[in-house]
Amino acid sequence: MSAIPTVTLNDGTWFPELGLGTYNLRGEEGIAAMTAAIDSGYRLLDTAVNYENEREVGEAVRRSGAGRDALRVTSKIPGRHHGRTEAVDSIKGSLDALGLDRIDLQLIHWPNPSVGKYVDTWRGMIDAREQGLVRSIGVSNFTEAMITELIEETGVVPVVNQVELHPYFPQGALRSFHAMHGIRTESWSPLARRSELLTEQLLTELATVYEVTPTQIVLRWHTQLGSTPIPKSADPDRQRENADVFGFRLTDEQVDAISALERGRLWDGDPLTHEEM
Ligand SMILES: NC(=O)C1=CN([C@@H]2O[C@H](COP(=O)(O)OP(=O)(O)OC[C@H]3O[C@@H](n4cnc5c(N)ncnc54)[C@H](OP(=O)(O)O)[C@@H]3O)[C@@H](O)[C@H]2O)C=CC1
Ligand SMILES: O=C(O)C(=O)[C@@H](O)[C@H](O)C(=O)CO
Repeated sequence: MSAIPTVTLNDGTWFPELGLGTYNLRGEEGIAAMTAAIDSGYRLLDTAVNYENEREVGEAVRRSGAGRDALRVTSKIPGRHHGRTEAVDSIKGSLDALGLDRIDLQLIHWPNPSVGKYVDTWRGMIDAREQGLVRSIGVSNFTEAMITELIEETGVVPVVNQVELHPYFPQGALRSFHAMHGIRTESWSPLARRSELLTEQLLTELATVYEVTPTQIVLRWHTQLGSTPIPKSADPDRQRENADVFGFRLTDEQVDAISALERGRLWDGDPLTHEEM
């Protein structure tokens, strides 16, 4: 497997074109899964306070042979920690749990619009960046209007917006908005949580053409859209399969055909109405 390529974010830092989701990877088994991923070439680990596995992520970073500076660790501020000072305290809590002295990319996990504190939370993230607690700051599950509000209120553009994105929900309009502002798109549930997506005829046919798996076709589609997918797998073989997607290239027509599988969100994760604390 060749190395996972990187891109440069709008604050000048590097960011992998593909990473590892860690939702539900916990305990010794979780640490072993994450360490295996790093040892096979993953350089981006995606966690959150609400995954209750920051300790395991930090342990995997320490146990792996990659070295801290070769890795990018993302964490996320939960809804119950929204607010300017609360955000800084939340990040300090994450650093304690991770056992690390900085977080590479900090995100606001969900905007929780009815609470009305995401702009204050963003100000706290800017404070944390100035204090050197985090290197880069971004958001997750933010709409175009919410990001515009952050930029107008603070002048600081998020480096990343991590959103639901897979062939059933390709997020065309939001991706265009990100591109206009130099925001990197990051895809959560990039495999649609292994739903019936992976047996779609188009994907199995393309897999035959390129002599890869349907999963690899989907992940290559993400990277060609200019989004960083973070597939979760606990299994080292599937982790290697998921990261080994840079040795072939889909045509533009094939990318468009996969995007045409669009049918909607996996569950009711609309950030205008879905809120998580
Ligand atoms: N910001 C947000 O609000 C959200 C962020 N996320 C992040 O995104 C990450 C990924 O999303 P997630 O919801 O986990 O879903 P994914 O789309 O990554 O799917 C994960 C599922 O696919 C299976 N799988 C992985 N690789 C393969 C393969 N090659 N062949 C067959 N099955 C495979 C996994 O099983 P197995 O482990 O057995 O391989 C698991 O059941 C999360 O872990 C989390 O970090 C997720 C949801 C919301
Ligand atoms: O995985 C995440 O980051 C989430 O936000 C999850 O809680 C997600 O919302 C979910 O799995 C809900 O079923």
